[in-house]
This record gives sequence, C-alpha cells and structure tokens, in this order.
Amino acid sequence: MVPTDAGVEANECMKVFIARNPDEAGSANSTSLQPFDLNHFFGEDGKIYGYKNLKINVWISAISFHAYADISFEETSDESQISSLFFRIAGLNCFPYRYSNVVTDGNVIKHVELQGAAAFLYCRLVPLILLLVEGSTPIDITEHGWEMLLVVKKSAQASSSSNFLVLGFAAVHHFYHYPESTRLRISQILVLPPYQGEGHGLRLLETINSISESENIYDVTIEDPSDYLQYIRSSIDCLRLLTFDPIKPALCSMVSSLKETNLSKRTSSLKMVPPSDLAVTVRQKLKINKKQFLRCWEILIYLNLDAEDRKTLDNFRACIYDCIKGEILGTSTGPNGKRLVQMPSNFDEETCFAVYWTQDGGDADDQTVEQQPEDLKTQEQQLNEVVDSQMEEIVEVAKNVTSRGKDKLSVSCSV
Ligand SMILES: CC(=O)SCCNC(=O)CCNC(=O)[C@H](O)C(C)(C)COP(=O)(O)OP(=O)(O)OC[C@H]1O[C@@H](n2cnc3c(N)ncnc32)[C@H](O)[C@@H]1OP(=O)(O)O
Repeated sequence: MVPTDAGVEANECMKVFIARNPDEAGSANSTSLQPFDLNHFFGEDGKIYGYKNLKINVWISAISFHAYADISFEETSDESQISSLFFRIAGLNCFPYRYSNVVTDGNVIKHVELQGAAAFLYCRLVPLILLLVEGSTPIDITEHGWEMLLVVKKSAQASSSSNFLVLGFAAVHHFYHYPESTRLRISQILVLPPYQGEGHGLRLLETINSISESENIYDVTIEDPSDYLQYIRSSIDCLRLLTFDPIKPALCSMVSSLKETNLSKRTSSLKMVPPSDLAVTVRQKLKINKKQFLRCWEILIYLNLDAEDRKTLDNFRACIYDCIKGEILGTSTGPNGKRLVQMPSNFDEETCFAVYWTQDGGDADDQTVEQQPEDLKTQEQQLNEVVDSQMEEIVEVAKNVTSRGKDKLSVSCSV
C-alpha cells in the first residue's frame, strides 16, 4: 500500500513494559523493557503509517507472559489499518492466553522438557526473546531433545494465579554424538531486564555445567554467544580450571617457556597450545569443549604472568598474534596445498570450517591474485585490531577471575 503520510517510527510510538502483578498491567509506572529495536517488526523502514498521534503500550506479564496491548490514536486515514496494526502486534503475541502453572515447587532453577505446559510457556516467551536476544529466532519446539531451565522466585504478592515469578530461562538442546553420547548446546539464555546483573545468568550456566557433569554429557557448547555471555562463561570456566590439577604441569611449563623465549625479533616462534590429551581430559571431566578450553587456556596463562615483566607480556601477545593470523588468513598450508579455515556460524561453533586446496602451476585463472604492499598494510592493521580486542577480552576475564578467585590463584604456578 502507498503511504499517505510521513509515518511514525515504531521505536517512537511504542513502549513495552513488564508487569509483575495484575495492577501493573495498564500502568505507565511498571518496568519498561527499553531500549531495544522495535522498528524491525514494522516493514523495511520501521514506520507505521496512517495514524495521527499513535501510542502503543504493551504490558507483558512476568508470571504468565501473556501480553496486553493498549493502542490509542486521534484519527486514522483508513479504518482497515487498525486491524492490520492489531495483526502486527499479535505477531508480538498479544492475545489473551490463560496461565498454566509450570513451576510448582520452591526450587530456584527448574529443569523441564519442552513439552506440554512448558512448551506453551516458551511460546509466550518468544516475543521477549525476539526483542531482547539479539539476532534470535524462536526454536522449533516440535523437535526432540529440547529442555528449558527456569529461574524462578517466590512472589512477594499473594497472586491468585501463581506463587512464582519467572526471572529468566535457558533453552538447551541435547543432540546425538557418535557413537553413544549426547552433546548439550545452549541455544538461548535470557534474564529479564529487571533481574539482570543479579547473578541469575551465572547460576543458569553453573546449573547447566553441573547437569552435564552428572549426566556425563560429551561436552557443552553455546550457539552464537553474545560478548557478555561469553565473558561470564569464560570467567566461570577459568575458575573451574584453576582448581583442576591435571592442567597445572602443562600450564606452568608453558608459562616458563614464555618467560624464557624472546619473540620480539621473530627469529623463533612458540605455539601457545595445550597438549591435545589435556583438552580431552578437560572435556571428559569438566565438559568444556575444545574451542572454549583454548580460550580459557590463554586467560589462565595470562593470569600467571607478571604484569611488570614487559618481555614476557610481549611474547604472550606475539603468540596470540600468530594464532589469530593462522586462523584468519589460513597461513598454515598443509600437505597438497590443503588449507582449513574456520567459518563463522550460528549453528555449532566447533564444527563449521571450510577446506580448500591451492595448486602450484595451475591455470593462470585459478591462481590467487598477488597481494600488493598496501593490501598487506591494511591486513596488518586489521589483524592488530583483532589481536587488541582479543587481548582486551583476556584482560577483562582475568580481572574478574582475579577478584572472584583469589584463594584459587594462590595455588597456581609460581614462576
Ligand atoms: C546463546 C545466547 O542466548 S546469546 C544471548 C544472551 N542473552 C542476551 O543477550 C539477552 C540479554 N541479556 C541477558 O539476558 C543477561 O544479561 C545474560 C543472560 C547475558 C546474563 O545474565 P545476568 O543475570 O544479567 O548476568 P549475571 O548477573 O549472572 O552476571 C554475572 C556477573 O556476576 C559476576 N559474577 C558474580 N559471581 C561470580 C562468580 N562466582 N564467578 C564469576 N563471575 C561472577 C560476573 O562477573 C558478572 O559481573 P560483571 O558484569 O559486573 O563483571
């Protein structure tokens, strides 16, 4: 339809609130869920057309996740627009469902299969997931193997419908790993904004780790984790690894090598990787997957370096540089010109890669375009930016681990 007016951005005229009790529904005093982008629910330009002074307020119940929408406007150029608008907002799940009680006891974290009432609850959480988990899409709950962990709290209000509030949840998928085990992938984690930063996300991850250990899962992965989730995950895993004795000899030997070498002239090189049998032991005992263990390994090494020892810190950075260069540019060409490059993926962070072959003396059209010195310079700058950002991530997690695990750090390598 051709727009008849300038339209209004959904972000400007629409607000979403969380209502913790029935009195809060309809009240502007309830907790707003902004900021997030509502525009992408409304066409290519994010605008709503055909209304004057349009105001849309949506309240989502923190108990049942039913949503209630209040739409007001002074006039509309086309009455049929109203039903279309309702239809769009219904896409955000605003219709009256009755609450079915899923959490029935006082456990802080409930662990339920995504079937029946739990599946209904997940469906009602979908609008919040779309709004608050960047780049998310609803999971297919008809598929076998989904489970949901809920963080719940006893409600202070005497509510007729439930004694519990849902503060957050994680959707996890169990999938088959050859020949006879199961991997566990965390697909979505959300802690509702009023309750973020109170340790619930951390507790969800810790619970998933302990379930994986007790059920002897092959390993745990996270589907496309946000930076903050990755920071929390690495902090927890490093703290677990600090008290995991089997890593200590290899870790201390790597720290000594870093101290003794001098990589500044680039006449020698050092691979900062753990022994492969150690990665297997860590996966078997702690359920940390190999890629995540490699991240933590770098952080654990950094934690054991002396902040005053410039040369060792430079060696550490040089190793990170070489490793990233290898990953991004695929510098290590194997036999027969075979190269393996890791590919970004939102499916499984460990299993997506591309293999390609380069042939010496092939047809001229097949040959790689020769890189000009200026291309190399930009490449070098970009590479250094990636290395800087990885160093920042390492330092951030190391700071958190130092402040949370002082007692554990004292048993680490003293070099
Ligand atoms: C796969 C995916 O779903 S990716 C998308 C993830 N989800 C989202 O982005 C949605 C919006 N965000 C959220 O829902 C939440 O912020 C989450 C899930 C990312 C994190 O949950 P929260 O409950 O907010 O985090 P939580 O309070 O547990 O954070 C941990 C904090 O406690 C600290 N912490 C507390 N105790 C410990 C401890 N024992 N060990 C380590 N860290 C600890 C952490 O360092 C961190 O603090 P800091 O940020 O001040 O450094």
